[in-house]
Amino acid sequence: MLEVHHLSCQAGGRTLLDAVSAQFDKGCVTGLLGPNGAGKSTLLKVTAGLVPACAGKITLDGHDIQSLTTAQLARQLAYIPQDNPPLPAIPVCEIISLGRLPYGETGSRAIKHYAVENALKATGLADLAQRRADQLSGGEKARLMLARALATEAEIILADEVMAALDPAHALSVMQILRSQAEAGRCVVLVIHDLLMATRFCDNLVLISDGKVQASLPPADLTDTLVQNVYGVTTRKIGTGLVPWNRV
Ligand SMILES: Nc1ncnc2c1ncn2[C@@H]1O[C@H](COP(=O)(O)OP(=O)(O)OP(=O)(O)O)[C@@H](O)[C@H]1O
Repeated sequence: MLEVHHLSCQAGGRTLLDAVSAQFDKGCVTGLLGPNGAGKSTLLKVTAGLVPACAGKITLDGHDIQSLTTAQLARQLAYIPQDNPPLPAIPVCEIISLGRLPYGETGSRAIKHYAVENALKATGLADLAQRRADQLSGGEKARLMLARALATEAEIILADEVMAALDPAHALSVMQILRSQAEAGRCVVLVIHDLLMATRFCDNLVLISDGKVQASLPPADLTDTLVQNVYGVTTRKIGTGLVPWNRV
């Protein structure tokens, strides 16, 4: 289990996270919801060790992750950033094989690793394996970043708005991939703005605004009132999910 305990983060004289505590269970997809600027990406970056916290700690199965070396952490935790970094003019399969670096696997050995082949297939990129990464579309790049994360076989996947650039079919298939990772026992934490996808497919939701956790609950317990308080919008129900309907 991944837990953050009273995490605080400040930058530029502002408080970005204010004593945030949350639990992210293995075997579950947790959706991080909240308005723009709420602190969701900051929480993922601090959890991934990319941005320092000014207070609090992060534990994995009860152990402070600061006790892990960088390589150990990279084998335990895969982070997918919100903004795709500029990609070099090298084949897609080589980018995915970078997911094997934490194990010291490089070159053709890494490219031939079953985890790289599985990641190519799972993300629907097998046909693009030899395509130059810098020539991919936005949605293809997003799937490439997911594939690189899958190639690490990390127990924890932190994904920041991976579905933002995806068409509906690919968004659904990425959600299925993340769900199957959770069903394989992994811990998936997903920043997501799509309320319907979040309420349909996540096991737990953590609502954040103003750098604070406002609620942590299963999607079935998410009420219209709570969504109004956090986003300032009313909702309608579609099946088991909620969709934003009108501004309050
Ligand atoms: N390095 C920084 N220095 C100062 N302020 C920052 C810094 N990084 C982020 N912020 C601010 O912290 C707040 C939280 O940012 P964050 O990226 O975590 O929000 P978010 O919830 O992921 O938003 P979005 O949904 O728009 O992606 C924002 O107001 C942002 O402008």
